[in-house]
Amino acid sequence: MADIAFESLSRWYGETPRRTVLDQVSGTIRAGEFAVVVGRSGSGKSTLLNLLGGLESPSDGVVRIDGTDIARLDDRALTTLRRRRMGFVFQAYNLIPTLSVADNLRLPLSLNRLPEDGRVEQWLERVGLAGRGGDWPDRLSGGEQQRVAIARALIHAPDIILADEPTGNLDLDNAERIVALLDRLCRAEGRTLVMVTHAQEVVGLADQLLTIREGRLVDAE
Ligand SMILES: Nc1ncnc2c1ncn2[C@@H]1O[C@H](COP(=O)(O)OP(=O)(O)OP(=O)(O)O)[C@@H](O)[C@H]1O
Repeated sequence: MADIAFESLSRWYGETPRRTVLDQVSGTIRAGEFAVVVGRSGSGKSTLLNLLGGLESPSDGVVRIDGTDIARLDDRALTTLRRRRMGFVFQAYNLIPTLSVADNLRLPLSLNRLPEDGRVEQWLERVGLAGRGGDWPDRLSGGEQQRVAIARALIHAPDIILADEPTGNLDLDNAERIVALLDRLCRAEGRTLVMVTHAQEVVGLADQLLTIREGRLVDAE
């Protein structure tokens, strides 16, 4: 279970002129909550997700996980926090091309010294890819790769799931399967879920809607 709080979070690039892509954004996402981030392309959604996950450092402001300012953690503690307690689904999937699908899924388990206990097959089945563990990532369709990436993000049972358009490449059936899976993990198991999405039907499931416009959080219309 994990709470995420962010206070006056800003991210900018360059010096003169400075380009601000996230501008003093604040909020709280409670343990077990399902938050959806929406906004136009380029509005700063992925940047917010990267900051919440400690993948990027804020130019200003604070991210707290269970009350701890993650900027105060040393590299090792931050890596451990991310590896054990967070699961990321990236827009670009980031599967390792030299590892089979099953070995991609084994990676978070071995990094966290967790036993396999049939989890690889179980997760392949959960994302609709039973029996495909021996395949290579580059032989999979975009939607299949996306589902492997989702299984890899969830297999080590993280408290916090940060997902950047996890259904962007899926047909309706598979998108529904993945959203139902994420929703269940959040509701039944108390995982905190932050999802960037354009899918209107997912927005309806959210406990909290974070609408970003040109780097600022705005009230939903
Ligand atoms: N390393 C960087 N250097 C300069 N600008 C950057 C960098 N990374 C992101 N940006 C800019 O920050 C802005 C916000 O990007 P971000 O990826 O957060 O948008 P987004 O809302 O997730 O967009 P999309 O829906 O298209 O994925 C964009 O204009 C982008 O060009």
